[in-house]
Amino acid sequence: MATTLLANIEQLSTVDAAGRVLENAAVLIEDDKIAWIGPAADAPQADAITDLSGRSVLPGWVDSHSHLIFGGDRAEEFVARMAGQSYAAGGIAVTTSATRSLGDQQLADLVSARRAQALSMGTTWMETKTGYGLELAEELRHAQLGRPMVDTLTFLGAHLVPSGSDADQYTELVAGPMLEAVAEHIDFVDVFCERGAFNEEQTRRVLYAAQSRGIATKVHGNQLGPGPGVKLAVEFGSHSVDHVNYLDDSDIQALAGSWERWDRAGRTGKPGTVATCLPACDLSTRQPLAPGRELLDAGVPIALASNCNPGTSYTSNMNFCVATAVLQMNLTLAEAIEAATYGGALALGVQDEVGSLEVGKRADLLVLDAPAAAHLAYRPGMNLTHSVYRAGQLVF
Ligand SMILES: N=CN[C@@H](CCC(=O)O)C(=O)O
Ligand SMILES: [Zn+2]
Repeated sequence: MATTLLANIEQLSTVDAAGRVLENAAVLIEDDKIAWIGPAADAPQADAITDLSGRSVLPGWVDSHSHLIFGGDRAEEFVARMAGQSYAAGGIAVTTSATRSLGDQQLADLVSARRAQALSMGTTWMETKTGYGLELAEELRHAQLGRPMVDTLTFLGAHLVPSGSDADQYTELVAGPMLEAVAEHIDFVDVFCERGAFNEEQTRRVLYAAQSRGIATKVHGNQLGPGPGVKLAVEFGSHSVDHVNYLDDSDIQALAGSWERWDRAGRTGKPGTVATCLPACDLSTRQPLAPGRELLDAGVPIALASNCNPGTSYTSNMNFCVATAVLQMNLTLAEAIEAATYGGALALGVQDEVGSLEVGKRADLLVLDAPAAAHLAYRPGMNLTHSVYRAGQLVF
């Protein structure tokens, strides 16, 4: 058993149930886990000591929503959007063609580089999705290739109906043979429930197929307009509904109701459906920012995620998402950090493993080159990553 003491921490954001922020703290890492947290003056002996020289420390980011398995880019579409065109789901097909043309090694190299880049910015747990394959063999290729590269893998065969296909027939393919083929590789099934993608009945069909196999679910919902996505996610007990830009009171109430029996501090009850906000995507698509403030005020846990993808959000920078949530969504710094760590972990069902700095959890830490976490929003866009630990290892 090897122990390392991270010493001389000016500010430590634990993101524990009490939201404790410690000043002049230290953390003891034993192998891949956190073994002790407390005042620097009480720190135990360790095999090695790393002096963090008055920097601040927080849990590594848990990015619960990304689409890293793609080829090409859509810069032209982005430029047209900035000139006034609106985003439509159909752009996904452009990426599907560019991705199909890549060999396995080329595609794997791209995904691996994207994962490494996110890690270098503090993302120690990352989810990604298939969804640019849209035919059985290609979705399976993406699932097999993505599996070892990320911590959580989601099957999004229901991302877009391929041109020339009948929507109901394609939905049957996704819910049947495609899901059968990818099932052993995935943790979640997701559906893009939106006008131009999958309607309520088709979404229900895919969620039901996942549920019947005991596979957890997510929904892309209420991104481009009001719709049934949020309520379907709650009805099916999905871990999260993501985007959530267009919500009415009944959507927020449905989400809040799903958390009634959850008590984090008391360690009782079952989590409900997390509302995942994707501020980088909202800016890039010029959608209204998701109502994170209203959701929190209604008692709905939220996650912040990058949604890194070539169409709507070509960034995996979680510092940027946190800064935007503070500056433009009216979250406090502590709320934004919690949403980008513990909130993401809840959205992925891994909250007992990662997402906060507590004894026994995986030692995933982000060390900021700043004395306080407030610098994330106070100095937006600055490179504040000093170092990153994942499972107790210094990885950046
Ligand atoms: N909204 C659906 N899927 C992605 C965008 C995919 C694309 O346009 O390539 C998203 O989460 O924003
Ligand atoms: Zn997405």
